[in-house]
Amino acid sequence: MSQLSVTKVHGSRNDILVVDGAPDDHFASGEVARAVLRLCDRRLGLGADGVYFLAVDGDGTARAWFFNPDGSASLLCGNGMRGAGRLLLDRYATEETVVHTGPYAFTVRDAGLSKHGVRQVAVELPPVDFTPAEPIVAGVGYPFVGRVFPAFDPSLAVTALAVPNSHLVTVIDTYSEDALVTTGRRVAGTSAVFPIGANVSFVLPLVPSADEVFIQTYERGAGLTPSCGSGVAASRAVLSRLGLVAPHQSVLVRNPGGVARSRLQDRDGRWQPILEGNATVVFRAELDPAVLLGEGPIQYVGETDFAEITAFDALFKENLEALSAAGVHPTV
Ligand SMILES: N[C@@H](CCC[C@H](N)C(=O)O)C(=O)O
Repeated sequence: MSQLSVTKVHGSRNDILVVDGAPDDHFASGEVARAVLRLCDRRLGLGADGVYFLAVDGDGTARAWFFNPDGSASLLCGNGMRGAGRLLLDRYATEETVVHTGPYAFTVRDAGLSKHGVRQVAVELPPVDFTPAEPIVAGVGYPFVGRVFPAFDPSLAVTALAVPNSHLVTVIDTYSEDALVTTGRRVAGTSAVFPIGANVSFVLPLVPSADEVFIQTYERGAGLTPSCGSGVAASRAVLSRLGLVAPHQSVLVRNPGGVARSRLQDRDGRWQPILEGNATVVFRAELDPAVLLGEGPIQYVGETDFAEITAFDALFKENLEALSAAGVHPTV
């Protein structure tokens, strides 16, 4: 086995480890989940909310495989795609690249620097799907939009959609982190009703026009994270599906971990979300993949990018102040 090159990136403080190469370049198929668990371990490992394996192709595009910190696979991590895409843009010194996962293509574009000097990228997702082939809620008809569904919560209207990973989105008028955690755990623990699991997002409009919102997601396979990029895209689509915001309108999204923007563009009559936000490099490390299959602490040689971390701090603080002024006090 060759050394593992890992770059820790974050999108709105959703920490993702991007590993050079395909999973089977480094691990036997039965070993991948164990390696991911160990990499994401915040005490013994490198610490993250997920792992993207990224294999570059000769033509400047790449293939990617995402794993949650519990070792389960998903079709997308929106924030991780920001980071992985940014690494590709840098590697090829280009302004646009395409990353494939299974049958899906994600176009990543350079979006310059924020006023804080934080690197931004925009990810174009596949069109959203309100009638997913794999049911997110079992035994119901699709589209499943704005429905009060007791197995989810007896008092909240919920919408199911794939972007292409599975999401359940609720627009609320008062935010309660406890209620989100309870609902997220209920979904995770009720596989007879939610057979493939789902990321659960609560969306709180911060202005009457709903083009500035707070979103918090209880992620499948990860729990509460500072931000979920695919949750942002899914929530953005739900805001338009419920008629609250016009599709082309850019919505400012405040997550506990930072800010992003999202809008919907038309693709053959379907909505294609654009997710734009920071893609920050935290550190680069090299390690022996064999240590990931053992028990002890993980040794690695690494280099931290303090300039990028510091630039993001200013943006982060400004966002927390805005949330606090709006009466939202997230704990992650
Ligand atoms: N953090 C992510 C979502 C990661 C995958 C998700 N938990 C799932 O299982 O679908 C994001 O930024 O989208």
